[in-house]
Amino acid sequence: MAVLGPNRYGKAETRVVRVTRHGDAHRIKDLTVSTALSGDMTEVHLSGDNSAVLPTDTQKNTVFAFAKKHGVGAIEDFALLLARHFTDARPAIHHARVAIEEHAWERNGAFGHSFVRSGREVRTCVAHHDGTRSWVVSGLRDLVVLNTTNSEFWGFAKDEYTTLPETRDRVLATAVEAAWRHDEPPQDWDKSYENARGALLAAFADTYSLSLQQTLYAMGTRVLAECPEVCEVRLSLPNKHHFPVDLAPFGLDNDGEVFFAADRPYGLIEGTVLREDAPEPGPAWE
Ligand SMILES: O=c1[nH]c(=O)c2[nH]c(=O)[nH]c2[nH]1
Repeated sequence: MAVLGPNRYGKAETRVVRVTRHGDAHRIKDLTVSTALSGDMTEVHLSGDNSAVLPTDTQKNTVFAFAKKHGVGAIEDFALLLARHFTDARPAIHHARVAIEEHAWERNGAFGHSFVRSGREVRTCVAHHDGTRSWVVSGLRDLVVLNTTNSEFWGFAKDEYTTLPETRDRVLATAVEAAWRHDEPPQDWDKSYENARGALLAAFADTYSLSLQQTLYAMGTRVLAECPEVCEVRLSLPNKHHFPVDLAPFGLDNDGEVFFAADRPYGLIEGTVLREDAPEPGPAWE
């Protein structure tokens, strides 16, 4: 006999842009919001009784209505507002998960109404609420960084398939995907975000790297050192290989100046750095 296992449902990737007008000086918040609700959903799966189902269309509408009614500040605050609304409004909903990605825009010149999509990373968050407690993970993706030196990779294990030459000087590049969990919600999510981002960037730049794994640990450790409210950092770092091009056929010395930037395959280095006494994560990472 089959039984229904864990399930959730919601509207994925609602794209919402909220404009705030202060005279001629406008501001924009550009978000992708995904909601997922769970609770007493057995009957909808087993008998088709939809009475407990708040439609995904309604969830999408709520995102737009809340953007208008409450405005959009830090994405974590907006995610928590929505998660609490869905769990508080309907007894059949026991748990809400709201994930938000924020796409950055910059002013286009001195115009108050004109914007240019920024080359900055995407800021992310996931908020959970179960009717009583909340969990928030903040993060980012596509923070692309590159060091032209201070990176070596040698002394690695070798077998009959190893062809990689050891190197004492290489380009190290990655597109950082990071997420960090707070044991205490910060007073100011935006400030906490900038601190964590700054720590990731500083550690990438000033770590003399013997491997991307070592850099990953240094980056995670730096976030914990700079952000007391953070207890766990998860990092996913694609090794964006830059291979020196052999210019000898053209009678030229490369001298560490010309690289082939391969896009795939890429090494993928992933890891978690956490405080020894980090509390249990609950559903934070789900
Ligand atoms: O920093 C690195 N870590 C690895 O595990 C690895 N493997 C590889 O081929 N190049 C690298 N670089």
